[in-house]
Amino acid sequence: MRDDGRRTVTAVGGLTAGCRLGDWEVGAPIGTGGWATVHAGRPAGGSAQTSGEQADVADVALKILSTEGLAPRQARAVAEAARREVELAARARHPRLVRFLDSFTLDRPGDAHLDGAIVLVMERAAGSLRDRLAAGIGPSEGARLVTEICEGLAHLHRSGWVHGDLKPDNVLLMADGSVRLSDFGLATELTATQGTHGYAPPMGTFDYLPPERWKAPLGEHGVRVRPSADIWALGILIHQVFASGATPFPGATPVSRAAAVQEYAEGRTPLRIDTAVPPFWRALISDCLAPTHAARAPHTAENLLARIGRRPAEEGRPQPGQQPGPQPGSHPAGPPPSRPRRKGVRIAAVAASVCAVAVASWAYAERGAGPETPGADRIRVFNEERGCRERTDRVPDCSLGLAIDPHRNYTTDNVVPTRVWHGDVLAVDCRLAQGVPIVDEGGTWSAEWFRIRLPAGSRPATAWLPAVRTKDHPAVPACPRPGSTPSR
Ligand SMILES: Nc1ncnc2c1ncn2[C@@H]1O[C@H](COP(=O)(O)OP(=O)(O)OP(=O)(O)O)[C@@H](O)[C@H]1O
Repeated sequence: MRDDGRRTVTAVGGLTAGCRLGDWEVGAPIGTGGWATVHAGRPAGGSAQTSGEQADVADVALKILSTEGLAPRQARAVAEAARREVELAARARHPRLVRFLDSFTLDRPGDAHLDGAIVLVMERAAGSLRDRLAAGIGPSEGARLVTEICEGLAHLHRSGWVHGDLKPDNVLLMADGSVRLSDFGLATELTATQGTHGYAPPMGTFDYLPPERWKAPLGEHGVRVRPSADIWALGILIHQVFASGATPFPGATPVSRAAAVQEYAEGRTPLRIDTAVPPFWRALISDCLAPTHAARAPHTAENLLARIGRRPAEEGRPQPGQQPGPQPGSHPAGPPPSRPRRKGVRIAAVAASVCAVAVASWAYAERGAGPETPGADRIRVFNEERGCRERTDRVPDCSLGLAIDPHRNYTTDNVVPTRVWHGDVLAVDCRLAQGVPIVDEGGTWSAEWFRIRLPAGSRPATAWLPAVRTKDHPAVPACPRPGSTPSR
């Protein structure tokens, strides 16, 4: 037995079709996620050799979570995610949740990829909601899918769990079209004492995180998570179902869409629901996307399910002769809704802070204003987002913030009004080795910051560029700790 308590088995053969993992024969690969690869599988030697849970399932999916090349902390996070999946599956069984059949840890010295890998065995789906979105889903089919998603979510919440990563990739569709919620690696159990919230690792998928999550403090047990976070994700997902995959928040990248979420949550922009979404669903989406936890809390999965059950029979179907056009809650003059990338990105909370910086759009920094500053070296801004690197029009979505204080969280309330863009050359006068650590959108991590001299007349006169926002290494002196000497 391994110390995670799962059964240890010896894999037979390499991980190719036909090889054996525990009681299961490996089939063709199905897909790869951020943590795992998933293969088709079936009971080794036919279902007659399996028993109990496994006996009636001929087609399974084998989700293999390898810990190869991971730092011990990351490996522990993977093991913890697997433990959560198994625990939730065992305790909150329901026809709308994917059914788990087996789990075990591989013991395979000599095969770095498989040794220590965790294998989760579950019923196999035919695909996911993500696969269906682009082609467009009709109103009645959309209503059925949303109903079944709500059924699964209502059951999870009743059982005291928050899913934590609800998105189209994690809504599996069986061969008969029925829904199974899956991927419980970020699921959180509500605390026994209060039952209102739980604590989760600071991870999630940008496009589905509620506004409050970006500023949630990271405590010893993780970030606080409440069922209303799933309701926000549900609102995005319902919008996608009825708008061919588009989310209501504009932006070319997950980071810029997250910035649009903040703009909306802070009351600077309205919610823009695609005109293709039928009226009943528009109202439901607005409630799910209420900007605060408090405003969202009354809209529980249970209540939403009841509302869906009571909707008028024809609701949501375009009336004959109806022209597409502005409807309540829609703002056609605004930027088009955006279609997220196929695969979501999981980024730690500190990156969320980076993202939040892009929210405000202020005065443009003068390109090249810095180098003329006497006594300063030069540093060029680098934006990890390729889409922004290719643009030269200095759109607000591609702007980056300079921090006021590199020892405070890198969020909108801690950036100067001057924005910078990829390629800007700034005047730098010193380097701080240890500020708040920042992770950029590509996963690069650094606690280093550079002090930037802003153009003459700026207030404050200096600000801080995180080292992850440049590829330069200027030979500048070490900065005094901010506050110890005047910096402006
Ligand atoms: N039971 C299943 N049946 C069929 N396909 C599945 C099943 N479970 C997962 N998949 C598919 O396998 C792929 C990867 O799975 P999954 O998203 O669960 O991995 P992950 O690493 O946890 O992903 P993420 O990065 O979203 O957390 C996805 O395309 C998903 O649709």
